[in-house]
Parts: sequence; structure tokens; C-alpha cells
Amino acid sequence: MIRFEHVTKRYPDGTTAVDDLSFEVNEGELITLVGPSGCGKTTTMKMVNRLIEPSSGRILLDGEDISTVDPVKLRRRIGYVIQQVGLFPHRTVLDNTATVPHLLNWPRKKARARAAELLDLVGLDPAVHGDRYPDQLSGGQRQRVGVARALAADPPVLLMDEPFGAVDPVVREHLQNEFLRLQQQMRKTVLFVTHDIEEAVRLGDRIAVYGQGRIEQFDAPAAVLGAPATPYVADFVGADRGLKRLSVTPIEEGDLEQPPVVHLDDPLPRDLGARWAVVLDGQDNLHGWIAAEHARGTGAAGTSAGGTVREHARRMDAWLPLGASLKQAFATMLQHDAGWIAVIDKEEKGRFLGVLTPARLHEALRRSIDADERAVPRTEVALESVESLPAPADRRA
Ligand SMILES: Nc1ncnc2c1ncn2[C@@H]1O[C@H](COP(=O)(O)OP(=O)(O)OP(=O)(O)O)[C@@H](O)[C@H]1O
Repeated sequence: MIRFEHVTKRYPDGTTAVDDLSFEVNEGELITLVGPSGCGKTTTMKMVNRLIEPSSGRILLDGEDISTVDPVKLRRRIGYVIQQVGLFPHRTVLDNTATVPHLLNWPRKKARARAAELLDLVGLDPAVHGDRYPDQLSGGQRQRVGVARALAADPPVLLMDEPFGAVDPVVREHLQNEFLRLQQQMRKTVLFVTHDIEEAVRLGDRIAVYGQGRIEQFDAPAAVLGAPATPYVADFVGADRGLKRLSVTPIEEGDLEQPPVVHLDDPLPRDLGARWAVVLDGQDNLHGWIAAEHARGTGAAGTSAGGTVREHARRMDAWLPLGASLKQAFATMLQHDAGWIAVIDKEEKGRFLGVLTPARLHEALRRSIDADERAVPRTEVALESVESLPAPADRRA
């Protein structure tokens, strides 16, 4: 979709901002360009919409050399979002959003309808915010308008230059999540500049890590974090890349252990065969858990307390759907002070799939960094198996 072929940009003062850059972006891919200030990210981006012309090399869009395309026509195919947003202060939010449709001479009604639809899509109510002026919005809302405006003419390509750079971390994460959701629907081809590796990892299908004017590594987030191609990249992604990796590694079915399981309407077993068991309902959906001491009861030694599992089961709050990240799993364990979490199938209305233990979490992380045994020194940590782990509530006692 976008192809850089040996592109160099030298400014008149002799600065080489981009040096012999070659890479390719597939249709529908979100590429994050990340690197320290001044490494050439913005220059790369502006060459795509011809705000800057390369000194040598060429850039192809859908196989077409962009130097042969009229820049104005080219820019209509390319949405552009920048940190300063650049909304027109004397135009309403709705008119700002409809800027490109207006330029394309869409009928006024159609342009405004499209703008309203886009505002809605980025989480702004057109009835509430549409008639306001940009200075009557919060920073995060202005960024949303910037995104809506860039999308208004439905361009196949989106260039985003630190679009969420000017908002506080909480709003930023919110905007990132919303943008990801939007991108899942739209599948635009996106180049997204950031100097924040966390943001690059969270958003990018692939990440281009820039050194001075060059791409040091162009790879999936997990590979950049797990197998940095050069010491420079390793240094840039940081010593805590193991932690960052947690957020890009999903829980997979193979990571789960199968603990003892009982059903709600089973008669209470005399012996659970473990210190605890997972309790499921009639559809094999997660209900909760039961501890061996709840089952042992009031009768003669070794006999069960009687009744059904239902009367002794506890609710289980520490659970996640399959595909959630290891980071979420770790956070859930901490939040609920749980020694393990239950994992359910989100497609099948909560069918119980197994439990993730700290040992299995560690293994999953190892699986994901196996690609690079060189860069990530292994620490052998002996972790307990599922049988020896305390039940969730034991830890609270
Ligand atoms: N018009 C210009 N004339 C001369 N040098 C320039 C010009 N524009 C940018 N540069 C230089 O080119 C290099 C790359 O700049 P660029 O803006 O692409 O970097 P960046 O990675 O986007 O940085 P930042 O994250 O700070 O925005 C820098 O050294 C910059 O000073």
C-alpha cells in the first residue's frame, strides 16, 4: 500500500533527516514510528503527503509514484492528524469536521451529515458539541475532532503525528483505546508517529524503531520487545521490556491448567481431591470456587457437610476472557489478591476453559520471548504448581 524505496531527505542546511529508508506498509496495517526527538519520524510522514519532498528515492502509494500525483489530489486520499490539531478557531466543531467534504464540494447537507456521523464515531455527541467552537472543548475532545476531521472523506490512508501527545496520560489511554476500536472497524492504513514506546507497542501492528534517520528495527511489538535487533533498540525499549511484553502477549488456551471441577448441583463431594475446586453451572460456565474445608463439614470425621456444592460455593471475581493480555492477568491477580485466575471463553458466553497460575503466566511470557534467548537473560524462578496454590480467599485471611 505504502512503499518507501531508498528515500533520503537532506535539508538545505545539510541535515540528513532521513537516510536511505526502505520499508513497506500493507493495506489496513497500523504502523507506529517511534524514536527519540529529531530522528526523522515527522519528515518520513510528511513525505507521504508531499508536505516535504524527498531528496532521492521514491514513495509509492498503491503502486503509484506519488511524485507524479498532484499534491492536492494526493492529500484528499490521505487523512492527517497532528498534535496541535489545527482546528479553525472561528468555525464550529461540525464545520471543522466537514472541512474536507466542503473542499470536495459535497452538498452542504451531506457534508454536515457525514461530519455528525464522524463526531458520533469518535465519541462526541454532535447535538451537544457540534455547534461549539474549538476553545469550548477539552484537549481530549479537540483531539477527537482532529481524528473525525481526518476521517471525514473516508481516506484509505491516515497519517497521525503524535495525535495524543498533548493530553494527560489518562485521557491519552482512553483515546488510544477508542482509536484501536475504531481502527478495528475501519482498517485504514495508518502511519502513527510517537516518541512513546508504550504507545507504539499498544497501537502498532508493527513498529518502526528509528535511530538517526534510519529504521533500526521494523517488526511486530512482541518481537521488538523480545528480540531487539540492535543494542540501540534494546536500550530504547528499556530494561523493563519484559513488563511491556506482558501487555502484548495474550492468554492462550495452551497456557491454562485444568484444576478439579465440580458442578453447582453435584452432591457435595467428601473429598475434592485438592485444596479447592472450580465450580461450574449446568452450562459449564464459571460460577465460582469451593475450598476443601467448606466441603468438609459438620458430620463425622471424613464425611461431607451434606447438601449440594451450591450451598458452599463462593463467587469468583478473578477471571478474564481468553485473549486478554498477561498484563491484565497479572493485574487481576493483584487486584483480587488471588493465587490464580479463571479464564473463560468470551465467544461462548463464559464457558470455563481453565485457570492461569503464576507459573503458567511465567511460562507464557517465556514462550513469547523464546524468539530471543540472546537478548533476554533467563531467570529461573521456581513457581508452585496449581495443586499447592492456596485458594483465592486464603490469601486474604
Ligand atoms: N526544515 C528543516 N530544515 C533543517 N533541518 C530540519 C528541518 N526540519 C527538520 N529538520 C531536522 O531533521 C531532523 C529530523 O526531524 P524530524 O522533525 O523529522 O524529527 P522527529 O523524529 O519527528 O522529531 P520530533 O519527535 O522531535 O518531532 C532533525 O534533526 C531536525 O532538526
